[in-house]
Order: sequence, then structure tokens, then C-alpha cells
Amino acid sequence: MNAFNFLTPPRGGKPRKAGITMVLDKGMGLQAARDLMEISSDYVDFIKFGWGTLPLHRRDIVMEKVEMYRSFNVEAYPGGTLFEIAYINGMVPEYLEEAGEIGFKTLEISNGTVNISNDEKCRFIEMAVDTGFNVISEVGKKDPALDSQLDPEERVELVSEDLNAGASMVLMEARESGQNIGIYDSNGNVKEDEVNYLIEKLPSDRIIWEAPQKNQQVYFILKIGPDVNLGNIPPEEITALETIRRGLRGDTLGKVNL
Ligand SMILES: C=C(OP(=O)(O)O)C(=O)O
Ligand SMILES: O=S([O-])[O-]
Repeated sequence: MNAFNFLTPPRGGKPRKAGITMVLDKGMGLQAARDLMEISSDYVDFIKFGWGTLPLHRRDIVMEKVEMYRSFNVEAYPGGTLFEIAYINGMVPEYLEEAGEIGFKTLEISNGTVNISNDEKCRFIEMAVDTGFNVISEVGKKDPALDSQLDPEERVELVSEDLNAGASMVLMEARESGQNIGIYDSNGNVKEDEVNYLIEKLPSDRIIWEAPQKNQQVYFILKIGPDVNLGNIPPEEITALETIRRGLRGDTLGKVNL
């Protein structure tokens, strides 16, 4: 039983269909990650090994981490950038094989940095799904100058192409920083007009909003509700985010309904 459990409403448990939290792991050690899961795994659904961090870590430790996360019902997966690196090396089949051998069941397919047309990206989504992976795709560019050329109508179209190709969910790109990209301005503030349009047009249960900063998390929880899907959460913010979802922090106290 949790401490002071009578002071918080419950929230849907895992496996969740809504209120998904995706955390960014940029190289935590096995023990630190296990400690974190012991105290907060109930509040995490996916954990992404960020961008190209994986080839810098011992394979056996990565395998153990994937298994350890899964023992807490948390699915780990490699960042989309690693797929893009495999792509430019002409090694996507090898990438899929290694991912399977390491124990990943979910993959991220993106074209955030490397020039891959959305048609081609969709073929890789299909390929990964056919190979047996759950695919989360990502829409957006990591270079702010390129990303700003994507208007909201185009983003909606790209999301629907990815979903039609078999992606189970689509991430709205905001990188680790959450600044000057997608729906955030250079201070990390939400661009309301764009977000309103996207919220109206997109199937919210299939979207994960990357929201690394607290003000962004609060914004989406107040706007869409505590069951909004949020991603790129820093590991040290897992519990803090859950308090915001539950109205256990001043920003949302008395303002959320679970
Ligand atoms: C989160 C990032 O990359 P990826 O989605 O590839 O992990 C990033 O580069 O900030
Ligand atoms: O590399 S991804 O985040 O597009």
C-alpha cells in the first residue's frame, strides 16, 4: 500500500491505453535504473534509450536493462535516431535483427535527422511491423529550421500516413530540450494556435506529446486531461509528473478529474 494512499485518486493501471508516460533514458546504469523502477515503475509505460546511446554500452548490460524494465512492465526501445543511423549505413535488416536479439519488442521509426521521405519511412514502419515489432513513429524534424517548414496540416497528414502504415502510436517531436521545435517556441512555451489545431485533428489516444519540461506537462494535463500521453520525460521527473496528473501539486490541485 502507498503512503497516504487515502489522499490520492487511483489512476488506470498497466497495460494502459491512455495516460501513457514515456521516459528518456540517456544512459542510466543498471542499478540506478532498477532503483528508479522500484519506486516509480507504476508511472512509466515506455522508456526510450535516447538517440544513438546504445552502441556505447555493453550489449549484455543493455540486454539486462531491457529485461529488468520489462519485469516492471515497462517496455524499453531504441531512439529513432539509431534507426536513422542504420538507414544511412544501409543496415536496416541488421538493425531489426539485432533489436530482436537484444530483446526489444518496440521500435521507433523516424526521419527526424536523416533525409528519408515519408513514403519510405512508412515502408520501414510496415517492415518492422511485419517482422513482429510494435512501432512507435515520430513526426517532426530535429533541425529547428527544417522543422519550422512543417505546417500543422502537414503534421496531421504525416501522422495519418504513419498510423495507416501500422504505427501503434505517433510521437510529436520535441527532442530532449522541448525548445524551438514543433509546438514549442524558443523558450519552451506552447504555441497555442498550432496545438489547438493538432488536438482537434489528431486521434489523441494514438499521439504521444513529447513534453520534457514541467510547464509543457502542466499545459497538456490541464488542456487534455490527466490521461494525456506524454513523452521524453526525464527519469528524475517521473514521480513529479505523476503528481501533476493526480492533482498532487499546486499546478493542478483541484483542477484535474481522474
Ligand atoms: C530524443 C532525441 O532523439 P531520439 O528520439 O532519437 O531518441 C533527441 O535527439 O533529443
Ligand atoms: O530520432 S528521432 O527522435 O526522430
